[in-house]
Amino acid sequence: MLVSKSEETSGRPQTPFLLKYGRERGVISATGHIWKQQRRASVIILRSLGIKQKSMENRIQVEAQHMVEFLTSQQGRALNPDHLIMSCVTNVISAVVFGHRFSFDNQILQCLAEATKAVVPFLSSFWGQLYETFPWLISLLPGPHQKVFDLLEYVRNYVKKEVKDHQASPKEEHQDFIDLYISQIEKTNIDSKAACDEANLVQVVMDLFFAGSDTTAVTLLWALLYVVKYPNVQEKVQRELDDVLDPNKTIQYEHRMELPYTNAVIHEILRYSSIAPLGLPHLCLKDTTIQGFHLKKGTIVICNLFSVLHDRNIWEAPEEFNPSRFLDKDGNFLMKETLIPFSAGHRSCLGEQLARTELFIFFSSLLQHFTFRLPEGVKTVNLDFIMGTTLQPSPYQICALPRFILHCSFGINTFSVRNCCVVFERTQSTPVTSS
Ligand code: HEM
Repeated sequence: MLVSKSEETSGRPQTPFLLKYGRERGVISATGHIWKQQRRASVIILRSLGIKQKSMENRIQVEAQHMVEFLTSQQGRALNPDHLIMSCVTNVISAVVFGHRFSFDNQILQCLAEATKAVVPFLSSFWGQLYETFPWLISLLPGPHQKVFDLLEYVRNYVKKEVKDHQASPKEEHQDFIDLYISQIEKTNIDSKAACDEANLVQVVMDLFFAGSDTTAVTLLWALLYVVKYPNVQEKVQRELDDVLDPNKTIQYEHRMELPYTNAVIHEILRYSSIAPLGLPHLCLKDTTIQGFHLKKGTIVICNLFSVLHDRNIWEAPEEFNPSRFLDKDGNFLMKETLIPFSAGHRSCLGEQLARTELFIFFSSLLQHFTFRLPEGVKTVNLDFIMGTTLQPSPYQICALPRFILHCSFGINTFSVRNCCVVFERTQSTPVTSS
């Protein structure tokens, strides 16, 4: 349906909250002509940012470096990685759209991350549902929804300020999303129906924050839990990274071609976690028929992506975490078109490429530098999810052990980081007696 009836079901229902959030502009919540224009403009801009000096990839590499530095400074102490990961992925979007990142303790970064953490789950929360049913009444009442609305306005005002700053000091070389969109507005003929204007720019930037940070952060949070739950997977990824990558060189997205097992693990994480189980609601723009059922124009369609990603007819033992399903018999990576965590068709995820690059670079950088373990005294990995717009893991603590510390703890202190890992692996089967 997502593909064969893509055009007919490409609308979005204009619910009270989506109207309040999107004001019929931007990409996520818009419908019809505006959505088409904004989606097209955004795709072109993101593509050009990706191609131009691989600038999006560079932004992710810089952020991965900050993440590694922060974790190294923690020296293996137990921590909840939620805050760090959310800050890093929010910074990637900031760098792509504003052209700069924030330091981890910056107040604006904290507010942007807090807003996403509040707005995304609000859609499926009790107060969110109350607001969808009685918008006028609920907007007058006190309650947690007021905080969500305040954060939404905070983000809108901050984005407006960034747009004004960009307009006030135009750069020779367009470097970020806002620069490129502004140049698009300038090219737009006022009489044409192209809807590139300031109001849409503000909304599209908000869409990239709200759709792009929580989703990627939650996937990475699951990734860390899975490698702790399945230490053999963690070791195998580390061995592959050690064999293929030069530890002194920055990890690039291109490296995935030489890292089939790591790539397979990331794809299994996307399948197994199914973080956006129901995607976003679609709306029928005209009468149509799906599998013999007649749907009238205006019908809301919700696609169960989780059921596709866990379908027994598609995946062998879908309840098992098994990266090998993405490898052929010779160990080469095998893409499966039924893997649709980003949905499919005209409304599929706009940030898929950015998300894939982030997941690969962050995940590989983390496992190259650290071994993840449960804190002392914690015996089990809790894989229960919190139901919501995205499926979140329950808050957890984890230890990121710098791989050279593992080495030192075995009493050998003259090897490089890479060699340390080899020593550590040996000690798991045979005790080390000499270096
Ligand atoms: C692991 C990470 C991500 C996952 C699993 C994911 C998944 C999804 C899903 C399932 C949808 C709904 C598609 C539909 O309506 O059928 C969606 C929409 C969207 N995503 Fe993502 N996403 C991710 C990351 C990102 C990133 C990094 C960005 C941008 C920076 C982004 C931007 C968007 C936008 C703008 C939409 C709305 C598209 C439209 O309405 O036309 N996403 N995403």
